[in-house]
Amino acid sequence: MTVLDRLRHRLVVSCQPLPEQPDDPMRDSAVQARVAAAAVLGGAAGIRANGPADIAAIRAAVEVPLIGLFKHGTAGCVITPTAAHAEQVVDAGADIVAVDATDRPRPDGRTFADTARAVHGRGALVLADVSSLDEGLAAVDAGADAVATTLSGYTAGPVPPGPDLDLVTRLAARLTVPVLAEGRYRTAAQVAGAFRAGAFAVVAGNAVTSPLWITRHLLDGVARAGMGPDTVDARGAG
Ligand SMILES: CC(=O)N[C@H](C=O)[C@@H](O)[C@H](O)[C@H](O)COP(=O)(O)O
Repeated sequence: MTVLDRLRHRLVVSCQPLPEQPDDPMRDSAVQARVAAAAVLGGAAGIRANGPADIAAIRAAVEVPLIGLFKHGTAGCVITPTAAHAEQVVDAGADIVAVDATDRPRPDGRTFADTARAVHGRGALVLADVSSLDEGLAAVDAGADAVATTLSGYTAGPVPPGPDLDLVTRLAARLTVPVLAEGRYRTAAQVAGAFRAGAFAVVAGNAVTSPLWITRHLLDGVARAGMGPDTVDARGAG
């Protein structure tokens, strides 16, 4: 069975500390390796991880297919923006390299196709992270082995609360390569919805792997329900 076949109709768990939280205590490769091992025990068929150190630690801890990326910078084309970043991801042990395939400029002025060639040259596969149908179609022409909806909602304007199931549907209708649903999958209903929309696999991140994000999300929901600490105090409850 190929690496991609092993992900068919399965859940991939993205093990990454929160990028906007430099002091996230989960920012530790040994911790991420444990989180990945727990996710695999829970049924994840693959792991997605950022940076050579985390990728190497996770590679040593689990045997499932590993999607690696290398985030560089904080704005624009961040996910594995150059061939040099991609080569480090493969060398750290990733089977598949996730690469930004939006049309935003890359720090070295080269193209997605250049990175795809470098990844294939090292014997790994390329997952194109896109935000639109057109980017997905262009990425496949440029050599992508699979396409993920990872960047939908992150290239302009406010980030929407839920996943982009419509983009999954449109990509799956047009592409013959696997389409991975990724980005803000938080519930079983959303994951099931992505499979129904034609997803080959679904990637879930913070809702599984980040106690910091899960705690904030839970408390935001309590506040939205009008029962945050201030409201409860004002009611004189408890
Ligand atoms: C936009 C971007 O840079 N996404 C990144 C891609 O690798 C990660 O920061 C996310 O954790 C991952 O996509 C899954 O995240 P969630 O399931 O929590 O949305």
